[in-house]
Amino acid sequence: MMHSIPGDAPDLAAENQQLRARMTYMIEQAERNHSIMMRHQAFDLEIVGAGSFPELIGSIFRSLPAISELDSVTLSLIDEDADIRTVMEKLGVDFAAFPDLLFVPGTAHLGFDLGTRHAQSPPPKPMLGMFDPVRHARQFPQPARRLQSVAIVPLLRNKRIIGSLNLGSVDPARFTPSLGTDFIEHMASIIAICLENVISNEMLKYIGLTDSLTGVYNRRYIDRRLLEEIGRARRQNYAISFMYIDIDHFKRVNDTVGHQGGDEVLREVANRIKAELRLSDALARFGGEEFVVLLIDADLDSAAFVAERIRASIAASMIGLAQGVQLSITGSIGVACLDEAGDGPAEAAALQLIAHADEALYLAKSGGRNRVMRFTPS
Ligand SMILES: Nc1nc2c(ncn2[C@@H]2O[C@H](COP(=O)(O)OP(=O)(O)OP(=O)(O)O)[C@@H](O)[C@H]2O)c(=O)[nH]1
Repeated sequence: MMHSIPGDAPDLAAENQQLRARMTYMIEQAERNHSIMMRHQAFDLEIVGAGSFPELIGSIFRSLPAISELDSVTLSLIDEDADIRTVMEKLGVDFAAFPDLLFVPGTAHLGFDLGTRHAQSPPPKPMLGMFDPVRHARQFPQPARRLQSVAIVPLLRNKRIIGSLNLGSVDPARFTPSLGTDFIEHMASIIAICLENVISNEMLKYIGLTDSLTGVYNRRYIDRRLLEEIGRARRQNYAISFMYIDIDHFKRVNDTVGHQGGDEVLREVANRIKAELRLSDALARFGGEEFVVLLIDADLDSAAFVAERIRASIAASMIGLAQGVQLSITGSIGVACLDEAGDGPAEAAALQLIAHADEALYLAKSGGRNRVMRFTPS
């Protein structure tokens, strides 16, 4: 039998309804948090799996604003001597595609209040608060319209600051100084690990493709690039040319000024060659005193013209060495052009192009050195 207590029933019903509403709200919140967590987990997996610097940066700028409902996301990276930027550019990263990637020369440019820091100082904490167009101009050079609150989160690797992740929202209550920062610190720590990882991988890639003495590319790079360029030249129907440059009587140089002096000559010759080339051309040292140049969209005539400029520049003025000696240097150059639109394997075409330039170089040497010779099929 049911006992009804008149008067209490409406209270109970109201309480019940209140509890139900609260429950629904909590379930909704839990579902929302779960979905945020899942999106962040997917984001973590995406950035951990990024295979290159542009892939990682692209993922951060594409996915983070969406999953975290942010209106501005930028990244400041410390790049003291512009090494990161230079290497990435050499590896073909197009920075124009990442206007929100900012390079700064040092920690002081990140905007954290670092005071007098020493090795034991705790790492700086994220700075949360109202957006100030003047104070935050460096972090948000192109802020979203009506940006209201921001979080400047340090990117730390082993307590070392490598940059900052800069988050902005049009919601003034999104980032307030009283807000807990565990979540964004966690996110920043994963981003920092991924960044350090791809940057060192790209640096290794770069070191593996360059010649440590002169800083120009090495044979591995040219072998790889030549195959790519032969494919492209055939598809787009333009000519590519190849140049073999060999310093004359280099053995004598080493014998007179020593190996170190010889190394200085190699560096200077590399610089002189580089100065005559276009950005799209690739210069490499093939070992010893031999350099090669791959010229894109250049027929035999234009390649021979550039070769003549290089020859003249090497011979033009004496090279001054650290030991105070001045040396007169000349070089011999062989030039060849890729046979028009062949369709055999690119590997065979590459080997043939190199061999033809080498043959032309031999003619230049046997013809008296300090000259340019072209390969012409006999
Ligand atoms: N300093 C220096 N010398 C090198 C390096 N690699 C190779 N060599 C030297 O380059 C010289 C190459 O000499 P050769 O190939 O005989 O030719 P060359 O004396 O230049 O004479 P031609 O090419 O016939 O004009 C050798 O003495 C090598 O020891 C290097 O990395 N640094």
